[in-house]
Amino acid sequence: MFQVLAADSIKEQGLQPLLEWKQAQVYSGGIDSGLVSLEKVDALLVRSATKVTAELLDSMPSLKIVGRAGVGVDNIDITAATKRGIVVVNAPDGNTISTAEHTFAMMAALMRNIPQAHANVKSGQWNRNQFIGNELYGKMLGIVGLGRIGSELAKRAKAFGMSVKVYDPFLTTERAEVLGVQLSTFDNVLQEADIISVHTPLTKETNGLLNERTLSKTKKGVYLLNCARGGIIDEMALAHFIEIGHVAGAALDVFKVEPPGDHPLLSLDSVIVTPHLGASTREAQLNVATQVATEIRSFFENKPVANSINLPAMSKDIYEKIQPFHQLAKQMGKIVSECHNKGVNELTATYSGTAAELETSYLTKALLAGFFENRIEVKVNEVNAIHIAKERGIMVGEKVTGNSFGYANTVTVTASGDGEAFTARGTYIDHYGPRIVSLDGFNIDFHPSGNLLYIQHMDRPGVIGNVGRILGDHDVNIATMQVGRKEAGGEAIMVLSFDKPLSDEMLTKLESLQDIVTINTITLS
Ligand SMILES: NC(=O)c1ccc[n+]([C@@H]2O[C@H](COP(=O)([O-])OP(=O)(O)OC[C@H]3O[C@@H](n4cnc5c(N)ncnc54)[C@H](O)[C@@H]3O)[C@@H](O)[C@H]2O)c1
Ligand SMILES: O=C(O)[C@H](O)COP(=O)(O)O
Repeated sequence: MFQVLAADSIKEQGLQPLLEWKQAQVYSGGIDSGLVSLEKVDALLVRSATKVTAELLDSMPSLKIVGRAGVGVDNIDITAATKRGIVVVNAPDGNTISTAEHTFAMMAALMRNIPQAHANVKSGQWNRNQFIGNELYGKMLGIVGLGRIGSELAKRAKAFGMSVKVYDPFLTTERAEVLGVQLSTFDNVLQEADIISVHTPLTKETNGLLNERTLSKTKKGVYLLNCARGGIIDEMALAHFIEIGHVAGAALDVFKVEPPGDHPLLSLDSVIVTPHLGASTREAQLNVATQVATEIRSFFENKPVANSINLPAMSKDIYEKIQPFHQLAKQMGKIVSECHNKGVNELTATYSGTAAELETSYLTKALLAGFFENRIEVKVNEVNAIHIAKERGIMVGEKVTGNSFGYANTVTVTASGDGEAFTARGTYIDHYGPRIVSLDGFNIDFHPSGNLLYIQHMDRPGVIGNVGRILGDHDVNIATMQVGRKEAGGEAIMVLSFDKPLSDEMLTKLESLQDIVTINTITLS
């Protein structure tokens, strides 16, 4: 049973995909609620309030997935999660409309002094002349960052007769044309806009994007909005530009530190604020909670997740095509690791045929996960595989070849180190399954599953018989047996499979047989 902790008051109705699933036990409560031991939690759902730090992740050894019921993942230490092999998913579009509407509402409220006028009337006054506002109609809105929310805001602004200028270095002119907005330089937006609204993520490039220097380029009397992330507009610079009368007012839903406490901006009459409410609608909360709950359930059911931050996203179609090769690659990683039980500093995966047409980087990560499984303590998966390989000084290479060795596809893995190398090749045959067709240069053909024994021996009469006799004497049933050799009388290999693992005693007896070089056990699922 998977233990799921849904923190930050995530809407319970949206958790339905997990609540109705018999394999999940869902607890709704904060990290410190004590409802479930953090050590046992398999999945954690958060909004922006819970800070998912490296320390918190360290206190949750069973954690496999973090779901952010919203867009911004700046409250989650993605690097630490990735290192630990924890998948992070978000709900990127469930709150777009709500946040665009909130931004629009803030813009209208700012231009018409609605919060100030409201407070005035509630305090028993009726100062109509104090609250003369400005129309939105005919004004130019400058949007910085035209992603999901920026685009929705642009549509609404145009419907109100505003003109829209956009700065977004990653937006193509074609996309701007489709959206009916004018793409411009940052300086041009600063110089011409009557109102500027920021809708970028908070990155090292956008942190303080509107600062003393850039604010000085804006029109006198400009209005500013930030319903994206605190810090995109430098708060001290904004306060200064309002105090000197250059900026006419600002609407802020977000702050660098939340809650902002005793902040200079809060004492300015022309600054209107909300407590990070952009996504706080019934609709958005239902959307984002349902999206992440569905993703978490898919993850535990081994189905593709669509919105992972640290795993490649995959459609159902692609997932169905890649799944057999994913399993094959993982098994091959394990086979190579066990057969070549030595130090490795380079791993190369070569794909051909139909395997080469797939997302091979995903297959290589699966291969690494299999390779490391019995080598290191840390749980390795597709999320942290590359990181772990780098950390362990293993160079990972990926190639594509036109040579399929007569098969429709092949996955070939070569592990090398200390002047030695080992190569395994596998294929996936439709309606038949995975096969390993070559090990260390020996042609062979076996199904990679169950309890396997890889025996290197000399090709001498009686070796195979002796192995069979010892196993028979101990009542061990051989399920399958494959042999391969390069030339008569030279080196040879055997791959045997059993219904259950062999005991250490059995292995010692087999190892002591004449002409046996090495024996390695491989356990595959
Ligand atoms: N207030 C809230 O409650 C709330 C709710 C949802 C989202 N958000 C925040 O709103 C912001 C936008 O969300 P979104 O879903 O539209 O994201 P998005 O990824 O769809 O859009 C972001 C846009 O910013 C652009 N961008 C990136 N770097 C830029 C730069 N240096 N200069 C200019 N443009 C740049 C990108 O090209 C992209 O088009 C995010 O910060 C998100 O966390 C806030
Ligand atoms: O990034 C987001 O989705 C918003 O900032 C919403 O945050 P919240 O889920 O804490 O309201």
